[in-house]
Formats: sequence, structure tokens, C-alpha cells
Amino acid sequence: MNIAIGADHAGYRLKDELIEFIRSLGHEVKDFGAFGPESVDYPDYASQVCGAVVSGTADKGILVCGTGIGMSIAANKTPGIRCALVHDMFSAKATREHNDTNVLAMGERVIGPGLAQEIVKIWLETEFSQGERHKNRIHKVMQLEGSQSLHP
Ligand SMILES: O=C(CO)[C@H](O)[C@H](O)[C@H](O)COP(=O)(O)O
Repeated sequence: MNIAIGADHAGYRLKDELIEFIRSLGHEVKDFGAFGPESVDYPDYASQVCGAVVSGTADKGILVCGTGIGMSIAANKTPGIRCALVHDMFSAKATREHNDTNVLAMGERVIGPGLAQEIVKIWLETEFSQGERHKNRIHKVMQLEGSQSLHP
């Protein structure tokens, strides 16, 4: 897969570690920054990563800030994006199976790199369940945002 990744100043270290890990799994990674500790604004990076996913340039996106909260709020403003803030392995699997999330958000100030890698691996490797009830719920979510549903 092609993975778009981005972070703010509070998440770029974990982002850089995850890039190497994701490449080791055999995926292509496009890094949208940030590249250092200078204070920046997470919406600027969320919008670039989500734009890549919605346009089809990337198959999935990963966002890291201090808590993951700001990134997830910003990402979910983009029509067509379903972003989950995940800090445990159960949710990583469930949000792919039930929500067909296309962006994952995490917080560098919340979890360590080992758990973050496990979460990313599970999230990238888990398929959407294709369950009719889940398709129906995703369809309703997409109606709320006014974007065209991929799950009619
Ligand atoms: O949006 C956030 C909190 O919900 C992110 O964690 C940001 O990375 C955080 O707010 C950045 O905080 P800082 O004090 O500007 O480093």
C-alpha cells in the first residue's frame, strides 16, 4: 500500500520511527512532515495527509500529534475521511473491521513506539468486515457529512 503520514512538532519523532517500521512491512510511505521540534499547527498536516487519501494518491493515512486528538478532530473534517484515534490493539482491529477507517491517529505523548508499531501493523493488515450492518452505519455517517458513500 501507499501510506501518507504526517505529524506536528509533538509527534514527529514517533512519526519518523513509524516510517521505518511501515517500510519494513513492505509499504511505500510519503512523509508530509513535520520534520523538527519547531511549533507548528496540526490541521496543516492533517489536511495534507487527508487530501492524499481522498484523492487516491495514498491508500491510507497516519497522523501523530501529542495526544492524537487534534489530528483526529481535524482529519474528520475532510469529507470521505474516517479517522480513528487509537491507543490499543483491540480498537486498531475493531475500527478497521467495523468503521473501515482510512486514517489512523495516535499521540506521541500517550504511547510508546513499541505499542504504536503493533497498532499500526494490526490497523494496516485488518480488512473491513464487509458486514451489511457496518456498511449501513458508514453510509449514514457519510450522509451526515454530505460526501458520497463508498458503501451504498
Ligand atoms: O491537539 C493536540 C492536543 O489535543 C495535540 O496533542 C497537539 O500536539 C498539542 O496540543 C501540542 O501542544 P503544544 O503545547 O503546542 O506542544
